[in-house]
Amino acid sequence: MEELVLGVDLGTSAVKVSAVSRNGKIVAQRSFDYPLSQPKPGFSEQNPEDWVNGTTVAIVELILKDGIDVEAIKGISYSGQMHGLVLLDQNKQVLRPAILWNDTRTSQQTQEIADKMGDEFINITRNKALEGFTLPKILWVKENEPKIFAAAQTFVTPKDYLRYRMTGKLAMEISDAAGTVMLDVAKGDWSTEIQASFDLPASFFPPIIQGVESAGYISESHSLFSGLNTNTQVFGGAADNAAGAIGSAILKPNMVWSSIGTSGVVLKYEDNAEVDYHGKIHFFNHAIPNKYYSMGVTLAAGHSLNWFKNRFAPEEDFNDLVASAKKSTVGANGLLFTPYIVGERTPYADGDIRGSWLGIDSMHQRYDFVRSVLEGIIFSFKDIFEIYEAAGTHFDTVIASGGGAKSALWLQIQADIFNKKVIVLENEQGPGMGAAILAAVGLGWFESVEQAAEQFASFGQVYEPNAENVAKYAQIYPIYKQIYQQTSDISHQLLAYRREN
Ligand SMILES: Nc1ncnc2c1ncn2[C@@H]1O[C@H](COP(=O)(O)OP(=O)(O)O)[C@@H](O)[C@H]1O
Ligand SMILES: O=C(CO)[C@@H](O)[C@H](O)COP(=O)(O)O
Repeated sequence: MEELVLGVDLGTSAVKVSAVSRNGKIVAQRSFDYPLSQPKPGFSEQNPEDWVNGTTVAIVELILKDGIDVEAIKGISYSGQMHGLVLLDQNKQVLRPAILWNDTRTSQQTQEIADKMGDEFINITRNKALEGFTLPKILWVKENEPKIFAAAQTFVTPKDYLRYRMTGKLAMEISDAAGTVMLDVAKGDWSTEIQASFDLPASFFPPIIQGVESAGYISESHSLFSGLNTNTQVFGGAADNAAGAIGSAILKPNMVWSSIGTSGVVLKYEDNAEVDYHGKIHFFNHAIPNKYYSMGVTLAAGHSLNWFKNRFAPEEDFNDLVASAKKSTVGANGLLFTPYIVGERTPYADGDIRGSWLGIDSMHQRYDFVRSVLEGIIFSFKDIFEIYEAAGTHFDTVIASGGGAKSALWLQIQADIFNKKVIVLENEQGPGMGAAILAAVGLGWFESVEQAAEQFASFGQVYEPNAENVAKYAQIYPIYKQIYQQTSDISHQLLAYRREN
């Protein structure tokens, strides 16, 4: 019997569970979708019970439909959508729907945090308090739903809630704890200054565990539902971007990860906590013990393309639509798109900015619009590269990941806009593979996360920059860069109008 681990990737639109062998081969995979609720502009919520049910169904299918032997499953670990707030009462019952990472209702609370703590906040948490992070969400509930807040005894992030329901043991894994912006990142523990500033008792904060640390075993009750054995060991896991970087073997500071999922991420591995980006990009504890990572986030990356398709080409095949951009030119015949359709994080920490097209000409075809969307997303990644370059970092290798890495055209656009070689993974699995690696290391199958990642990840095709295209993008990108400064005021006025009417 071949021994296996399960990597549970708890995403925003679905949970994907992968059964992975000791040599890093995916033996079987099942996923289950769940809904997102957007009851008001800027609100984004999910029912934590959907995560538990979806994961259980996926595991049951692995066992019943794929014939995975429960005896073979030695360990389980997780990758989770970050920053979401799950509030629990004294009996660890969920008090309200989870408020997710892409919920932007908390602009007022982010300002309150900045006013109260100023630079001290950034020095401790190494991040600005942005709308998507967890502390502003806690303050929003405190101010807007005081009865619910009064009943709240503790909180967790999404995958930590799922792990609690599978083990009966409550804990917060460190890379997700960092994303709450209540952690003293350099110390790797909850910040007592933040607890005091926002009047949150120490008892509100769950114990912190490491990504490869044992979090217990499958509980009797979960075993009854899923069929898993109670001797299956469960490990901490990681925030999805930390897990994705591990699954893509981003383990050296000269490598950079470019991931196009619903959101877009440009991520760098950091050996220590000495570097200071002054909150311009996120800086978090890694799921690799005593390591860190930094990243910039484009809130609507794949989401911008999906939005375009759903609104303007609902009947068309996704691949055909993306491929149609080849009919356009480098620079989309002078059409520029900014992907701020749900607000932005990096480099503009601005929940109220919205997207735009500039240069629309009656000659433009739909394929020019498609190309402008693909390019605008990568220009926004280039903005993040510029922050790294300003801090003195120069990368030679870009590892491309996420659903966007399925498109050869989009990969070439990345190589040409970044002017760097872009490499894809042979078996692109991103976060789920990272989760499986953490379980494999926790079980002692490997000495370190680094060793396991090198064994599990293998690199595939390389996209080299094309000099002619690089020169053209070098002309267009400086024009793109002016759009935010020159039009943000108009964009804010339009959003204010929408809110009032
Ligand atoms: N064939 C494709 N070509 C280009 N982009 C794609 C393709 N398939 C999916 N995508 C993009 O990938 C995104 C989903 O990526 P994924 O990594 O699965 O995201 P998430 O984990 O956030 O759900 C979609 O938003 C879509 O825009
Ligand atoms: O908010 C962040 C990172 O800070 C997001 O990356 C979420 O962690 C989930 O993103 P998807 O994987 O669903 O795109």
